[in-house]
Amino acid sequence: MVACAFPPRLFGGQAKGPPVTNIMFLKTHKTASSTVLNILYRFAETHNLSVALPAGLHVHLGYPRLFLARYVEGVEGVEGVEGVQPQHHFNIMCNHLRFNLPEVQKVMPNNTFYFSILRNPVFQLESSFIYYKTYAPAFLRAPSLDAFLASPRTFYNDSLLKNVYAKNNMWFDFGFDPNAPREEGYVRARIAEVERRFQLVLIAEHLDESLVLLRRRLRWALDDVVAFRINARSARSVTRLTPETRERARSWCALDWRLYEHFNRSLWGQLRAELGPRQLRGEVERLRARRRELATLCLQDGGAPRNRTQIRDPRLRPYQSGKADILGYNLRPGLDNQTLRVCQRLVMPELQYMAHLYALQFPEKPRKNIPFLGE
Ligand SMILES: Nc1ncnc2c1ncn2[C@@H]1O[C@H](COP(=O)(O)OS(=O)(=O)O)[C@@H](OP(=O)(O)O)[C@H]1O
Repeated sequence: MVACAFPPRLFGGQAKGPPVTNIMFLKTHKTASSTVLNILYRFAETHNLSVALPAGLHVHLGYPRLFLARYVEGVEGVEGVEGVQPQHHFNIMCNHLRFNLPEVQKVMPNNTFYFSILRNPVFQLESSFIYYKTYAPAFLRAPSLDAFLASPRTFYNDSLLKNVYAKNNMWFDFGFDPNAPREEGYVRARIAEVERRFQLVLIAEHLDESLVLLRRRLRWALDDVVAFRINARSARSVTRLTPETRERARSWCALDWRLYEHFNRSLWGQLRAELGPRQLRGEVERLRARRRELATLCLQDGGAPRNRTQIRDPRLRPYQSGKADILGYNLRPGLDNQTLRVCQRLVMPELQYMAHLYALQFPEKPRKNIPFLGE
């Protein structure tokens, strides 16, 4: 008998209670958030859960404007009628948006689990600089990140909305002012606000440890949180930063730095309190072993990520932006249908997966158009 590649690992070894299915993930920018989104999309599809997807042909939920409920497909029309609230009928919300709690609460149930992700602001900014090089005016005019950080005020105009990627972008995503002075009382109050609302904040540098904790909190199966790295750049589009540039980035994005430092400490505090070092090592190793197993099963060339010209199936080619060379995967040829289905979803780029879920959820609506697929 051939062993099944996807044995039912339903919720084994987890705390008691049903899996959590009402979830809001604040998808911050350039923080490994597309890898987390892939986890959420797969869970939603497998369990037939509804996702609060961007309305019409949009690909995010109104970003960089503050989120409004009417940006979600299926809630427009209800809003604005006095005394009538949009129905609480979405299980999962995870597309890019600028956080605005009262509006999120209009479309998500009261018992929603809120979580997000942060990355070291130095590397987050370096990634943003390349990815938004041709989009954010502050980056467009700067010859390099070194030059930008040596004299940011030469390039950065805080009244241009497209510059949100250029300063304290994660702070902005949480709904706060990225240009606010770093005044201690203000910073602490905002961090406390995040702490009150978000049950968990993952850290990109420790994603596997973060996912171990996420899985416990959500009471999910191991396979539910196993993911490949999505939206990574090729090594040649990553810039090595000098110690001086790193220091300048920390100071330019001081609000992000405070947020990151706080939640990095808090993640490790929670891990220590809930698992202890041996158990954590064991769980991280189990996650990595399963990822290796799935990479061997699904991916060609031992799982090496490929650039867009090397990816044979156009539906698996990731969106490209700025000066970034965004990588994806080729699947092993000859996979049986069940395996192919699972493997495709593990490597499906964000836009394609969103369009796929949209078509499933709203079959009567015109399909979301992914223009670069037709190139
Ligand atoms: N598993 C894991 N661990 C650590 N880092 C990871 C992981 N998955 C993705 N990444 C890195 O996250 C960057 C992409 O972030 P996002 O997906 O949030 O970008 S986006 O805002 O949705 O465009 C991108 O960073 P850069 O390569 O520096 O650009 C990815 O490499």
